[in-house]
Amino acid sequence: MSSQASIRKWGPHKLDAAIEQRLQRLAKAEGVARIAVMPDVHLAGDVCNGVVVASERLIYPQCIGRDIGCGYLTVRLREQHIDETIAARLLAGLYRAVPNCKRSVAVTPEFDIELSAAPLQKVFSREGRWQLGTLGRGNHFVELQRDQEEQLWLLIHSGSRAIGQAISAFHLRDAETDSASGLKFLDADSIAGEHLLNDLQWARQYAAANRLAMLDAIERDVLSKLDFDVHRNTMIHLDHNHVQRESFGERQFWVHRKGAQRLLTDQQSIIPGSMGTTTYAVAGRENEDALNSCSHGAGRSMSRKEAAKRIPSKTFRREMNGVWFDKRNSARLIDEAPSAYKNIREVMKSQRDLVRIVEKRRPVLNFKGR
Ligand SMILES: Nc1nc2c(ncn2[C@@H]2O[C@H](COP(=O)(O)O)[C@@H](O)[C@H]2O)c(=O)[nH]1
Ligand SMILES: [Mn+2]
Repeated sequence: MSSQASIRKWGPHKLDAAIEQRLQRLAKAEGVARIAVMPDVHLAGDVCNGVVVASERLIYPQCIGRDIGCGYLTVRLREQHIDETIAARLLAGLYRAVPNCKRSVAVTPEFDIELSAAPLQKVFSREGRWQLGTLGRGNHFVELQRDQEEQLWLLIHSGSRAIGQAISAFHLRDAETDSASGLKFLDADSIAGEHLLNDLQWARQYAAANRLAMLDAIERDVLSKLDFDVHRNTMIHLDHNHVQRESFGERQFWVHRKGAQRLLTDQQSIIPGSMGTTTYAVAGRENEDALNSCSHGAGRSMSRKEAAKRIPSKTFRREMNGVWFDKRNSARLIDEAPSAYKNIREVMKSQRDLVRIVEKRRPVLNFKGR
């Protein structure tokens, strides 16, 4: 018997009909008790991005997204000075240190758990070992930013690459279909559910190791050559696509986050706007109505296809004024233009009861690979 889950929403705008329809469908899914909609919500397949879903015992892989463990790593740098020549050297160095797809050396990380199935281990050997330390495409990025005191920060955004997607697809094949919502689920207390949870945890570890491997390579091959120091004690490292068991008073839920961050009171993280707008350093307010969550960005205001069609290159260039990036990629980056995202100031205003703003950072140099 399914019942209707409660939906709480944070956001500046009236949501469009397609988003509302997906939220209503999700609210009917068996075992889903509560839904919190973040102000960066936008369409992304069967379940929107920017949504937090609490269930009693069923795990819904589509409520996590395919890029399991995708997240942010930010760390403060001490630098000499960035002028045009240094910026060009930084970009050229990033191309060498951070491949998009595969590295020329394979790495086998040591995790405390193993993948549950031979086909996944095969994907790991074939791709995962070669992709550790790679950025991926789309809106994965490496960025240098300046805070309000002109201190420089590095921000890395990436996830679990091909192996994360393989894990998601593999377990969706075994999942049951919920008749009310059409979404796929596995019971956390079944053997298949245990395997899913194991592999999701593995993918989060892989994604975190991936970001750290990029940081190591950037420090070794790019920053140290330019006399930039990395202050590792300032590191904030948090993911936004996951499921985990969390307590709310007497109750315990499986909390799925697809593009949302869990922030407890005063816990720090960041909320980036886009490659041309402000990133906010924030501290959590542990708002239980929002399942202790906040947005993970501004969220798209238009699809990639729409953005590529509607945003003139002149607009993109104007929006990127003052930010170094590889201009040879301009045409390809139109779908990542700042105006393809919601207004981050409005998004921040509408989540004042979820996070406190600590400081603002502006983009200085953006790297989105080729
Ligand atoms: N500072 C930057 N922020 C960016 C960039 N590209 C996207 N974004 C923001 O980050 C989130 C990431 O969303 P996800 O669903 O892919 O995890 C997105 O909503 C934007 O607000 C960038 O190049 N620099
Ligand atoms: Mn992400």
